[in-house]
Amino acid sequence: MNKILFKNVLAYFSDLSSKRISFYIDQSGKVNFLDSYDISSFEEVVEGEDLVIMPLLTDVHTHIRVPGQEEKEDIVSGSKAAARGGFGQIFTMPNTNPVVDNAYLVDYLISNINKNSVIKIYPVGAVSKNQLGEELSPLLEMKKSGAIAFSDDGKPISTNILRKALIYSKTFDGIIIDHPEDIVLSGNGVIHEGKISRAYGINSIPYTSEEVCVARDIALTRETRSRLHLAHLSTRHSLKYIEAAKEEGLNITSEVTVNHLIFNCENIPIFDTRFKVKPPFRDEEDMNELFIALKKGLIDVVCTDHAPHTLEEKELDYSEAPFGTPGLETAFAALYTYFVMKNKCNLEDIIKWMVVNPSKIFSLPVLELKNRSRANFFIFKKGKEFLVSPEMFFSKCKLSVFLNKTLYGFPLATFYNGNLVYKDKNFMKSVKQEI
Ligand SMILES: O=C1C[C@@H](C(=O)O)NC(=O)N1
Repeated sequence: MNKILFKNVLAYFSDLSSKRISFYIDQSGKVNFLDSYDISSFEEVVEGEDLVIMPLLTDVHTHIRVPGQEEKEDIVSGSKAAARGGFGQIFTMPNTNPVVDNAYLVDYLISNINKNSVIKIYPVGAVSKNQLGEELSPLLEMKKSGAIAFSDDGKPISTNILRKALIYSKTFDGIIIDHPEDIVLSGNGVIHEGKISRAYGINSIPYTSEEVCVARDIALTRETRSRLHLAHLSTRHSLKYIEAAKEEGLNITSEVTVNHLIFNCENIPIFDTRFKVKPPFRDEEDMNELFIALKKGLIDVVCTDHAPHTLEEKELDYSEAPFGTPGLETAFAALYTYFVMKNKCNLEDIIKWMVVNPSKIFSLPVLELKNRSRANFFIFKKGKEFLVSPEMFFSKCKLSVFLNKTLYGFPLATFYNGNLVYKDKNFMKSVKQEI
């Protein structure tokens, strides 16, 4: 790689400080802070008052679909999508084919990741064998092979197995992630139960489908004194339980997706399968309350729940199409556009929700700009707008909920471990992307 000078850019750090600095990246990918410089000694100079350097984001909820569903996403496409979105580390969920429910498959996944990923991907192991909710998977063996946490995501963990998993995982400091949904209450529902479902007579998913599961999960966490992370909260009712649990001192953390902070059942096109997700988009009040809960620290993490499917599947009738939508590429840009630019939060908040808190909860490294270390950061330009189009996506699934919308804050370049893993074609024109 050429020597690249970043001149007087605004850099944000994980201690939530920010300052204007100049640095260069040398041929070995290492960052060198500078007090003074001679521009002529660099092959590329990046400068601009409006350029911002951010720590790499962490996504604790992604579906990379390996093994077995590589037509939806594989390690190359998924990791490039993550790099394009400013992520340096992501978790991949085990609801694959076969389900990642043993150490052999975790090993397989990690060797595939080591060969093909441009960023760090951590496998999440299934809590129950084949995600059937009947028999506990070998959690400790999977952890020894590199599973970062355990979940039956896509489905809730059955009550008996969750109780066993909480008791067992405590012995080796494992973390259980539950997808809170009572599948009997969800039934064959496809959207939120409310005004729209009633007006159109569409099978729907009530609030209680999530709420009763959140209450159950908290009760089991209290009994076992273990740790639990709740995935993709969608209703304001769940928040009351979480607030009480946190006040009680239980070790419960939770996440909300970027999309559930922006969309609700009334601001999305009806029967557009890009917006068919589980949990469904709820009411405007839920959407607003989720954001308030995040700001108050009741919800800890913002994730994508990047859930790619094939075009053929998403073109099925609304009732038949699978739940899920991609989100890695657009997550930061959407948060920046809808919240930072509207002064509802700032970049420090995003760093808390997508860098600091995921690292604390799951004991992950923080990947950020550090003098004399390999480059880990992404850079974006304030005020630069992008019209979201399918060509912008590295994910195999290009059916973004943001297609044809204008977003700001898209990364222009992402460096992971000293490598340039994403670069906009018009940025740093003399630098070649090697990965
Ligand atoms: O929980 C989930 C699972 C995911 C998937 O497609 O795997 N899609 C969703 O919308 N929600």
